[in-house]
Amino acid sequence: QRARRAAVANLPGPYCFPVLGAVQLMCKLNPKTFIKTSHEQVKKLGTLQRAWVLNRLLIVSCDVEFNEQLLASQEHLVKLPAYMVLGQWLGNGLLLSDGKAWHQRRKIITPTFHFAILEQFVEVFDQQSNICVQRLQQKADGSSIFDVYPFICLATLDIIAETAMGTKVNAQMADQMTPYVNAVNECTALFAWRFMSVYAQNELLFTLLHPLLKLRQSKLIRIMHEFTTKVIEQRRQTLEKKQQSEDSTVESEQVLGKKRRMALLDVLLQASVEGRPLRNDEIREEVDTFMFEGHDTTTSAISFCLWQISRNPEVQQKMLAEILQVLGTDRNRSINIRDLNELKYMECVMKESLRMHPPVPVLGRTLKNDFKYTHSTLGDGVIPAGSEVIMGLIGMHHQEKYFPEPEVFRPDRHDHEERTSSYAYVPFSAGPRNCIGQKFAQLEMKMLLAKIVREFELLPLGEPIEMVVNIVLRSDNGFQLGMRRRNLSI
Ligand code: HEM
Repeated sequence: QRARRAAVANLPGPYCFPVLGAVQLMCKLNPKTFIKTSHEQVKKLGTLQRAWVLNRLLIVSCDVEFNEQLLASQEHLVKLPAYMVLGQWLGNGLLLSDGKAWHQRRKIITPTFHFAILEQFVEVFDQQSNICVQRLQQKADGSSIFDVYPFICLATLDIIAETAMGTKVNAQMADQMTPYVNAVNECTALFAWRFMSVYAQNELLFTLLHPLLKLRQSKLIRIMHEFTTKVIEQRRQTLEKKQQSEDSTVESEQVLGKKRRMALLDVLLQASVEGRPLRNDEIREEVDTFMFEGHDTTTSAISFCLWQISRNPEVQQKMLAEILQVLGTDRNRSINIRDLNELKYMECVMKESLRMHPPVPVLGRTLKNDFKYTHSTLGDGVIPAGSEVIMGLIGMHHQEKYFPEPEVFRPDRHDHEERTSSYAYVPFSAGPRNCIGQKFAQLEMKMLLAKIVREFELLPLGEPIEMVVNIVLRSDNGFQLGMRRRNLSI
């Protein structure tokens, strides 16, 4: 303990009581105060700090130099214990695993996001975005104030289910939530609460203090696991039938329907580790990970972006001009990946929204070995093994040094990116554990934004957003705005 204290003596930090540590700060932190309190701490003590909580050494950093070295490292890839609240659902999937298991899976999964596969997914984005636009019509009277989040949430759920599993869950069309869709939504909300609660992160304390919630959690996880297992089994059988067929083209058309799209699951079914195919439970972990990572994150990203567009009419006008120029006014023409790649101004708008409101606002690593860093002002140092490092992406994105007037929504700043360090802007993280679904997410965002902005004028109605950290960043009072249908013939 003494050696650990000495190692970080060069770093500033809040007052730490003997034995207990920085309890006064911990008591202040909750999902709603997290952003404000962290911001105040940075102002007071700087971008790199240490804090003790009991015998845990926490390093809290929104220091670009420091985070760059840690994120780029091939050695420090183990996640924080807090992530393990998701363990029962996601198992050893890509988000939570480390070591050899993570390396093997990452190698297998990387090709699933290949351009040719993404190109097919864009068809799903297109169809599901049409449904989303249809559902939004009911609100587009020019005066109603509503929260756009639930609409986007169901659209992204439909998209991720169809692309990850090759199965439609029809979340947008159903009058009632299916048990699976309901379980995904309820479980992510439950995990969000546990993630931010110091005691409920611990499985034992959670079980002892909230036995009914624990039972509910187990039931929801069982529903989700049963659903994904069934989909995987069916898909495996279909694939085996296809492989047995002599005339694969004719046969596959009969078995799978005329137009068969590859799902992320298919790539996993055909993959092998050390000469053996992946087992169903291993595949399930990855499919569940996509369902979690690819749903809440994109919902928040799109909702924040729509809210910002509604509050910045000149940005909206510029976006609309580009959309009409690239996509035209024909609602029946499907939008493809090449169209989306041409929406350059929209890219700047998305980037600016992801800068101000990164859906994953903080990341964490547990150091298994000492981490040596160099720093231009703090000098060289070592963070001892066993420390937990919390990297504030949102804190980096709001630094005046890299983003002048950081609280102003200004998409043009991404026109010519001239930042000294590209690590100052990392909404998808960076380095070996960066987001594997980045390209997927960007295309999905573009499709939904393009269709919504082309169809509706977004109006600045309702209350401002109030950022809250629930694993992903959300708004506590929703994403309130208004909509008015555009006259596209003009
Ligand atoms: C705007 C949307 C998204 C954002 C902002 C985002 C952001 C991130 C970030 C910051 C990480 C690093 C997490 C960490 O180190 O703890 C991550 C990891 C990951 N993301 Fe995303 N993500 C998005 C969408 C997606 C989508 C659509 C998918 C899948 C279809 C996906 C799959 C994953 C996976 C599997 C990992 C773990 C990668 C690994 O550890 O090797 N993400 N994401």
